[in-house]
Parts: sequence; structure tokens; C-alpha cells
Amino acid sequence: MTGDDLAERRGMETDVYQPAEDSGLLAEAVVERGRGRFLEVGTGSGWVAEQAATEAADVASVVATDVNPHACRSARERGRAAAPEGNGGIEVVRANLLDPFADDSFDTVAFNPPYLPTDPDNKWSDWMERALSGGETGRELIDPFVDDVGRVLAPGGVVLLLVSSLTGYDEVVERAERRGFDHDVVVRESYPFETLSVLALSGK
Ligand SMILES: C[S@@+](CC[C@H](N)C(=O)[O-])C[C@H]1O[C@@H](n2cnc3c(N)ncnc32)[C@H](O)[C@@H]1O
Repeated sequence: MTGDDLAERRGMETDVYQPAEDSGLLAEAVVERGRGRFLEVGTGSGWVAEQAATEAADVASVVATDVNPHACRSARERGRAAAPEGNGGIEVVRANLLDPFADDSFDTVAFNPPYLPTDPDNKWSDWMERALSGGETGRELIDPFVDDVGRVLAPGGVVLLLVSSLTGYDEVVERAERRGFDHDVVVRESYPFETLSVLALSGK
């Protein structure tokens, strides 16, 4: 996601993040590595969750969350449309990160977080900011997610986390290691202004 993409997207869409390169990479990783009880945090349009429900052969059930009620509505509609061809559609929960979920609830947790480092003096206030801005470091949502995700992950489960070079790849990996995760890179793509990787965190 580049600055130009961001401006373009903001002009077109102010309520729900629409699938972009980052979504595509996460979906690729989900189809390859997703299995069992699957959770997508921050589902936006619901497209990645739909890919999990319809394309990932080893996924048994799909739950998707977002803080944004417009995103929840979009994901719910998508889930209803996908249900006839999928594994029972998508259960959508409006929630902050992993807050409502019990320990050991999921075998796979996927997240394409808001990750753009944002100058605190240059903030804007709409749902697109919540979708894109990762605060001053870019890791304001990633850090609490990495700190808590081991709790909701069942033993042997995997976390699929999209990380941009803009966010600080090494810092994210170090934090995950401190939380006891091993990591490997499922997919990686370079663009003019950033490199996007999907990390698989495992070893709980
Ligand atoms: C970069 S968008 C990704 C959307 C979608 N998963 C995709 O890949 O196309 C990040 C999403 O996270 C959501 N989000 C932001 N803060 C959140 C929070 N605290 N808890 C849950 N979702 C959040 C945003 O509303 C947005 O839909």
C-alpha cells in the first residue's frame, strides 16, 4: 500500500477497506496454510474471510471481526452470498482485536492490520483512518495483537500476519519471538515503496 494508493483509495472509499495487494497476499497464505477453526481479525470487506470459507480446503469454520460496523455489514452480506458454495459462510462479530474470544478457540488466526506509520499531527478521523493508520510506529494494533494472540490460539495453531517493511519487519519478528513464537515467511512481494510479507507464527 503506497501513499498514492492511499490517496486514491481515500478518494473512492471512506467506509470500508476494499481488497488490495495486501489482502491478496494474506488470502494466498490463508488458502495455503489455513485450517480448522479460522478467525480473521479486521476483515474489512470480508473478502479474505470469504476466500477462507470457499477456497481453503482445510478450513472448517470462519469467524470474522472488525471494529467498523460498515465492514461488519459488508462481511455479513459477503458471507451470506458465499454460504451456498462454502463451508457454512462467515460468522461476523463486531469487536476490538481478540477481546471477546475464549482461550484456545482457533486453529488459524489471520490479520492484515492497519499498519501505516502516521504523524500524530496529521491525523484524519474516519473509518479509513482506522483501516490504515498504525499510529506513530505503525505497530499500535500489531503489538497488542501479537501480545494476545497466543491466548486464543489452540495448541498447534498458526497465526498469519501481514507485515509491511514500512512498519518495521524486524521489530514485529522480535516481539513475536519474545512471545514464544517461531516464524516463517509464507509469501513476500516487493512494491516500489514497501515489501509485504505474510508471517506464519507457530509453536505455541
Ligand atoms: C488494512 S484493513 C484490512 C481489511 C481486510 N482484512 C483486507 O485484507 O482487505 C484493516 C482492517 O482492520 C480493522 N480494524 C482496525 N482496528 C481494529 C481493531 N482494534 N479491532 C478489529 N479490527 C480493527 C479496520 O476497520 C480494517 O477493516
